[in-house]
Amino acid sequence: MRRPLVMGNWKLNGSKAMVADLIKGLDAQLAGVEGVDAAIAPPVMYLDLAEQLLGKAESKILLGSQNVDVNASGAFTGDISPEMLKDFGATHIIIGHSERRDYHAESDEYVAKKFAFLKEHGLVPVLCIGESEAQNEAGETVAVCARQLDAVINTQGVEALNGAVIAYEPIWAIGTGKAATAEDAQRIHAEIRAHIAAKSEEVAKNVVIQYGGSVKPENAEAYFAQPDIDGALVGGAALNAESFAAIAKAAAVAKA
Ligand SMILES: O=C(CO)COP(=O)(O)O
Repeated sequence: MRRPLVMGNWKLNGSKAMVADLIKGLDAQLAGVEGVDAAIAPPVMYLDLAEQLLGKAESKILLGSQNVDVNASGAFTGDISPEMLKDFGATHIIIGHSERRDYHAESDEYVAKKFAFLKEHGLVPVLCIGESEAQNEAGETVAVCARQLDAVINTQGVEALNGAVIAYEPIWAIGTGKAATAEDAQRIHAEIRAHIAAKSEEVAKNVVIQYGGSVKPENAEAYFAQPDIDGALVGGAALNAESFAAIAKAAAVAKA
C-alpha cells in the first residue's frame, strides 16, 4: 500500500518567529497521528532553525525544501546543492513547481536534471506537474502531464520514479480557491498512473501521487477518498498548524 504524504509548501513566507510557532503548533497537533507522513518545506533560510526545532521536539515531521540547483559545488553564485539540503536534514525536495517553471523559466529538461541530481544524492524528488488554465480548456491536461513526466522517464527510465513523489498541481487551482473537484483530480491521477503503468505496472502501483491546488480542511477528505490520490501538496493552508494538521489527519483516516 502507498503511504499517504501530506506536505506543506510554505513558499516565500516566514520569519524565525513564525517558523518556531508553526513547528510548535504542528508538533502538538500531529502528536499521535499515525498512518500518514507529514512534511514541511520552509524557505531554505529557515532549514537550520527547522531542523533544530524538530530535533528538539523529537518530531515525526519530515523536513523538505522548495528547490535545488543542479551543481554540486563551485562557482555557482546563489545556488543550493543537494548535499547542503541533506546537511540540514531535508529529505523531500520539491522540484518543477509551476511558480519556478513560470517565474524562473525552468524547462522540463532542467527539472528532469534536478530530478536525477536529487536521486543521485539519495533525496526524494517531489516532482510537480500540471496544466495551465488555457491548456485545461484546450483539453491538453493529460498530454501536458505526460510530457512533463516523460522528461524524466525518457532520460532516466521509469524506475527513476521508484521512491519519488509526483504532485499533480493544476496551475489554475493554485492559490485561487478554485480547487479541482475530487472526481476531476481522480481522473487525471488515474491517467498519470496509467501513463506510468504503460512502462511499468510495478512502478505505477507504488508511486505516490499528491494533489495540490487550494487543498483545505474542508475539501481534503473528498480528495483522499479517491483511490489514486495519495496525499496533498498544500500551500496556503500549510501556514496554519490547525488547518495543515486537519488535512494530514484526513489523509490518515481516509487511507487507514
Ligand atoms: O502550490 C501549491 C503547493 O505547492 C498549492 O498552493 P495552495 O494550496 O495555496 O493553492
